[in-house]
Amino acid sequence: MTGLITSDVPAADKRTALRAGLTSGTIVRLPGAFNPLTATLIEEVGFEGVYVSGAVVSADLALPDIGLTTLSEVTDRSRQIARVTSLPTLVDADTGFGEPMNAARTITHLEDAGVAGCHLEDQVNPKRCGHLDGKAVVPAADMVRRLGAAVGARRDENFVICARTDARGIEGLDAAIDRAKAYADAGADMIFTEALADEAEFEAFRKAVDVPLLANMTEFGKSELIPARRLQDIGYNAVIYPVTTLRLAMFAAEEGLRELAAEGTQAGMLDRMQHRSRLYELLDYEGYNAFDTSLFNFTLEGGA
Ligand SMILES: C[C@](O)(C(=O)O)[C@H](CC(=O)O)C(=O)O
Ligand SMILES: [Mg+2]
Repeated sequence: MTGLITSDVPAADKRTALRAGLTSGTIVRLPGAFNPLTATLIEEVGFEGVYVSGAVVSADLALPDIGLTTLSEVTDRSRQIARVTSLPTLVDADTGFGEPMNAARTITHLEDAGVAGCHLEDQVNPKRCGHLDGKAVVPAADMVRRLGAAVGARRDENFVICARTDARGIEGLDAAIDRAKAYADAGADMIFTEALADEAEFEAFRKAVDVPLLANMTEFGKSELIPARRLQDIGYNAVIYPVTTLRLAMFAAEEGLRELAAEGTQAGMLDRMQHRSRLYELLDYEGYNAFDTSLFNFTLEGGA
């Protein structure tokens, strides 16, 4: 029954795979999964990783992304998602949920949840969406302490700790680059360059910093939407599409609900729905049937 219920790939192997991807020269693409089922789809379509977005975990609970969610909520969702996929899962750990010691605890919880890595950002608590105005960052030295605590708490050296700087929109590009260098020196394995404006800024970052870099291609934000191939050519190592699947699903759900309310039937929209058979394929119904057969269809050898 391997591969049913959960992936049979151990967390340690997923972490190794993520690390290998980050130095492979091929960009690691991580769409956000708004639920575990979406993670199975992300894997089947052929992406290299799954992202758990703080904005999506919040929105899923009908909350704005302003630091209301707790470590327990994020960890539980991350565990549910990570266990169903053989791909590495990268988690948005916001500011680490408090002081440096909280950031340390965050790492241990996420390691135990079987995820491959997470990012911590240099915003103040309570944090804001990185693509909105009005956010603030802590002094670089505070973030270095936050990171130091996180790195020191890691028990699997392959667990990826990514440092996100939100400084571009507040202190400018040069300050963001300086922070990135300090965060790399503090032990960050990768830098998340939040809310850069255009290709030129991504290029400038790549030239200045020599650790793996992650791009955030979120829609309707401050960054130009740059294709994965172009980001790879610039030298970026990973890209997240954090809210894409939720936006697609919610758009379709709203359209369908309005039509259902207006028409009194969903008969006219069946061709815009995932078919029952496709859902069953994703859930591997057949595999579960086979499991039942092997359990109940045995013979008693040599029995009377
Ligand atoms: C990446 C992000 O932190 C997230 O929570 O997914 C968000 C994405 C978004 O709000 O579009 C962010 O960029 O702050
Ligand atoms: Mg976030």
